[in-house]
Amino acid sequence: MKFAVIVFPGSNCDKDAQYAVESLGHNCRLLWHKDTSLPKDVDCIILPGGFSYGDYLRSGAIARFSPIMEAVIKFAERGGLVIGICNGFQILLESGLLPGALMKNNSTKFICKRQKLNVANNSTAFTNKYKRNEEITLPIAHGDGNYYVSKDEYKKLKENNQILFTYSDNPNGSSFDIAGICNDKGNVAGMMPHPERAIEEILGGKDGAKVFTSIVKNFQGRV
Ligand SMILES: NC(=O)CC[C@H](N)C(=O)O
Repeated sequence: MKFAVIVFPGSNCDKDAQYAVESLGHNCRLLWHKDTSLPKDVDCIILPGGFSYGDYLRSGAIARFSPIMEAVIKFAERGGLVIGICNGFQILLESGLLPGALMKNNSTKFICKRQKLNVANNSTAFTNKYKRNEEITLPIAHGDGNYYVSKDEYKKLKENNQILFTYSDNPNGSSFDIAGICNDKGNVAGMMPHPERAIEEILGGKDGAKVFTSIVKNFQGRV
């Protein structure tokens, strides 16, 4: 299976995401945000964490207009697998590929710590290797991680099983404790915690590896 990570000016988890995928035995290219097309043989796109364009205006609001995003949106509309991690999640929301918005943490402080989460849905392309309701720990590192959805939008997310992860003890004020979601078709996901920073014991735990092995399992089931 072939992955690609998009590098924006200010991305800082691009190499971590590439390392995570490669260390699990898969091919992963880095693509520059100014490219206007994707290589034909890419199976999954990762939008990495970081501070694209210095988080100016709003996190992800400028990166959303990077030339490559048009190709990413088309890829997603054709059913291609896309996952946005932290700043990548912010970019997907700004692009309209996922519902809701990410606002400043309710403490107004940047939070960097290990965070307990619950796997709310383990039958998706991104979570199928986890157990249902499994409690996992992943690092979080964000200033704008306070996910907002309206009550009506939440009802839709719930009914369509689009909530992937929830926080055990909500660190940032996110609506309904939501830490990660997918779109209604199930091929685009976004999450604030960093699975790519938790793939080996030496990193403090490997609960994040299953996000990537889930993607591979789902892909192998499709081909
Ligand atoms: N780790 C990250 O991706 C940081 C995300 C984002 N720029 C924020 O601080 O909210």
